[in-house]
Amino acid sequence: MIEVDHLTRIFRTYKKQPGFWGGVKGLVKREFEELAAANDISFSIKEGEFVGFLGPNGAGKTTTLKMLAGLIYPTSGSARVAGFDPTKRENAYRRIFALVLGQKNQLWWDLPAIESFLLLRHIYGIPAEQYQETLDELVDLLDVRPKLNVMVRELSLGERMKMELIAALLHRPRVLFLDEPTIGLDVASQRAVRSFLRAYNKRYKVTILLTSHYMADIQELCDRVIVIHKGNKIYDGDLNRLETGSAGTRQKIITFVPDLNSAESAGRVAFPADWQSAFGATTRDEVGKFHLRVPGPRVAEVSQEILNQGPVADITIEDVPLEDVIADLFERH
Ligand SMILES: Nc1ncnc2c1ncn2[C@@H]1O[C@H](COP(=O)(O)OP(=O)(O)OP(=O)(O)O)[C@@H](O)[C@H]1O
Repeated sequence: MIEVDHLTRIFRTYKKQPGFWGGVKGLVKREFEELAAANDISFSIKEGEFVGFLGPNGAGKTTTLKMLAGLIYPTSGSARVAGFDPTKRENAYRRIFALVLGQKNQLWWDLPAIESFLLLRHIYGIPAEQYQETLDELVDLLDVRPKLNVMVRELSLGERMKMELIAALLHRPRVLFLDEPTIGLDVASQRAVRSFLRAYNKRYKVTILLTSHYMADIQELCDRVIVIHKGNKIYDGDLNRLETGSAGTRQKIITFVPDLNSAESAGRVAFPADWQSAFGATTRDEVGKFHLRVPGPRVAEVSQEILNQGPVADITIEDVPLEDVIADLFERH
């Protein structure tokens, strides 16, 4: 459904020197800086896949999505979405995809959302019956019926985002580019948007490329992730494989708090320094908790060893957060 072939976008920006004289100098001699926001990116996505598109701020995610939506042109390389070349901006292509930018509005601020929906109905030429059926379904799935006639500027961020999603889906696109659709939403709204997207993807086999800085979005929705860093693709594959690494075992974090007040530990002069010598890679945070990263199969043995070292007030075992797995990946690149 999506074929991206060596897609590159170079931005050339004028480097203005500071101050008034800097501005005057710029009139005579301009210095430019070139930045490859997307550099030789290739991937392909099958129909119905729900793929996470990850990268730190400025990695080039939005630039890539904008190229796929035909909003900006690539410097080199090409893309095809459902057989269309996005740079041609054909109407037939506009009818089959939608781009949702969590940070931008497509709805009119001073109108109720329903008015914007009606306008979109005319823009896309959606037959009245199909429009009503789609609208009813989306409104019920997102639970926003009582808010349809409220001015968009009076909606909460979560309600507005739900309306933006409805606006994007009214014409039943086959491909959906979502750029941080849950940004700034509270936990309950994030969950609502996530479960909506999951159900929608399953029901209609819509192909979705999603960027989000919330790893919960990615973990709940995407089996596959593409990671980019400074414009370059650095990972493309199963989320699971990313989390387990090449060793194939998920790392765990054991967090424990030595019980300094217990009678048993009272006589230990080096306590808690001997904890550190026993587990070299342990880090200790500001509240005195020790954190230890170990491969999954060694968790039982290491936990036992911790308990053997001395009394423990608390101990927990968790997966390494996806944020940390990805931060490690960026560090390696
Ligand atoms: N129109 C533009 N002109 C010049 N530079 C640009 C332009 N648009 C984006 N950039 C630069 O390209 C790089 C990639 O930006 P992009 O918005 O694609 O990043 P992103 O991965 O979406 O980041 P974020 O997670 O912060 O949204 C950034 O360094 C940005 O400053």
